[in-house]
Amino acid sequence: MSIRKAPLTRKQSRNGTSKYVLERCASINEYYDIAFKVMLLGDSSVGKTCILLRFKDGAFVGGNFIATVGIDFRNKVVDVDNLKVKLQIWDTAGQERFRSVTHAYYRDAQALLLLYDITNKPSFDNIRAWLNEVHDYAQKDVVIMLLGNKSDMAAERVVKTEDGEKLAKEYGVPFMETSAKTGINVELAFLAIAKELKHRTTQQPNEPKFQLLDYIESQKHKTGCCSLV
Ligand SMILES: Nc1nc2c(ncn2[C@@H]2O[C@H](COP(=O)(O)OP(=O)(O)OP(=O)(O)O)[C@@H](O)[C@H]2O)c(=O)[nH]1
Ligand SMILES: [Mg+2]
Repeated sequence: MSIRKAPLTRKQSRNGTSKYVLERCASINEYYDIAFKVMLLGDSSVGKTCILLRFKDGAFVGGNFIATVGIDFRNKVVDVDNLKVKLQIWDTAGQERFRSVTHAYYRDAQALLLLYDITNKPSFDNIRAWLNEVHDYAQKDVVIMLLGNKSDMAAERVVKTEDGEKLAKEYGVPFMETSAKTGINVELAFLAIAKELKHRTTQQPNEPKFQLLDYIESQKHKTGCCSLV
């Protein structure tokens, strides 16, 4: 399926300032007004592919672990304030040997979801190294969100929620615990990213700034699996 590119174009207005113009783009069966690239990052087996498939298809594709090779992507269109926002979500391989492949994609991403596994301490400890990579390869204004995945595995938990919160606060990024298995907070994470990116792009000078952290705090206790509207 081919999708027309460049849905958002910058046009020069009469007073010399540039403004974004939204153009409705169409493919055979997918309409969107505006598109963004989002990347999933984190150690191998933290659940990046499962989170993406949960968001895209609303199902948990568990069972045998099949590590991602290189990079893959899925598209999903979500509604944000009456606009159709297409998220092109890049699912990267967490294995070290694919690192040079994925570095090439950082520059194009407008948002990064950085995952660790709450049952795997090294995956949490490596978050600082991932943030260093982000610093080296991603755009300076990239939106970052930290996700502690596999929150359904309470009995095997080795990373406390407070530790995730503390790390996120240190880096000034939003944080949530998610589960690809139950779906908790998965839709919220992607929707919050879509809202932030949409507001950044279309915000008028006199419009109040969208508060991503406040939005997440207000929503995360309300929503369960796939219930966000
Ligand atoms: N219980 C539970 N298991 C999960 C969850 N997310 C993923 N898993 C399991 O964890 C394993 C790894 O999941 P993947 O999504 O393939 O991991 P990944 O981060 O994509 O790994 P790479 O592709 O190697 O980077 C699989 O066996 C999944 O079934 C979750 O939220 N809860
Ligand atoms: Mg994967």
